[in-house]
Amino acid sequence: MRKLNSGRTLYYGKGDVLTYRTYAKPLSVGPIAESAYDGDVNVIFAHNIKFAVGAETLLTSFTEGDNAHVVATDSMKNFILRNASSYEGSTTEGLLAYISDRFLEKYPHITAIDIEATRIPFSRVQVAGADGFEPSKLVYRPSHNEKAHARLEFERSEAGGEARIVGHRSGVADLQLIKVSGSSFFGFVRDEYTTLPESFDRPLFIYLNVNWTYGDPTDAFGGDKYVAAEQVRDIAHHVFHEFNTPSIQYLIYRIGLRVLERFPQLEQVFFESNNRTWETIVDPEGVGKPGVYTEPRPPYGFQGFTVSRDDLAEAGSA
Ligand SMILES: O=c1[nH]c(=O)c2[nH]c(=O)[nH]c2[nH]1
Repeated sequence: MRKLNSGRTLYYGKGDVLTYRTYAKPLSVGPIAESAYDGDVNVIFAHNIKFAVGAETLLTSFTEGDNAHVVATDSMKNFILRNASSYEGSTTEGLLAYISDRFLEKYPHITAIDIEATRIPFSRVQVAGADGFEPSKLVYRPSHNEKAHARLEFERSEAGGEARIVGHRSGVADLQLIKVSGSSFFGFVRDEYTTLPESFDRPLFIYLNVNWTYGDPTDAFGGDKYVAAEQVRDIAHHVFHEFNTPSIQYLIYRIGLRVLERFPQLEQVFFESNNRTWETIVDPEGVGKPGVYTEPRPPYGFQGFTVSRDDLAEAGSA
């Protein structure tokens, strides 16, 4: 939540609002070279939502215990759950914008909203059909892989006024990928503190959060320019597969360039990565030969990096 006009930080809200909406409008997205994903039936459109509000008029609730303007966080939870039923769109960002719009309409004294959600992914199980195995239309199972994430911030300058979007980002969180061969790490600073040997072919295990912003934030709500987290995930898969990478730093830069090349409607891509590379116990005798590894010991390395449209213009192409 941003500071209020007075310069004060003031907000309150509800977290872990688990919202299992069924039969939302199906999502359909255009194809890209790196992904077979073409949309979601959205039969289970489930989210973990975090919702916070701010307003100068709430100051006395903190300083004087005056609850006259306080919408109970329990009511916020009810508001989110009940209004999720009338959302007619098919995206996480659209749902968050819809809930925020309705809340601002209902409670004119609220001047700021910070809302975020992580999609709770479910996939369809395979069942035998007339023409072989097919996805069930009725039975789903939770998926414990990466998840889509979105956050929107709204503000208005006066009670009951028009709100504007003052912050937005979409993303995919907790992507975990291991590439067994085709990654190296050498040529780094060697001095009296260096114990890490150079590696010319390491099994690289990464954790990745990818976030992106649109040139026009309303493109995130749905429509032709919507970018699905699954497509960005698949670009990450593809680029990792494609490039022999000298470091995680270089890998995330290449993924960022490709995402911006595929989606001109995006303004920038931001990465947070972790190095979770396995510890080697038995070195393989060559590429494709058996090796034995175990979980790495703490601590772990991490990187943060923004890739912008200027980077893509400079690189020429991804
Ligand atoms: O991809 C990497 N980048 C680093 O900066 C680094 N540092 C390290 O110890 N291992 C790695 N791997």
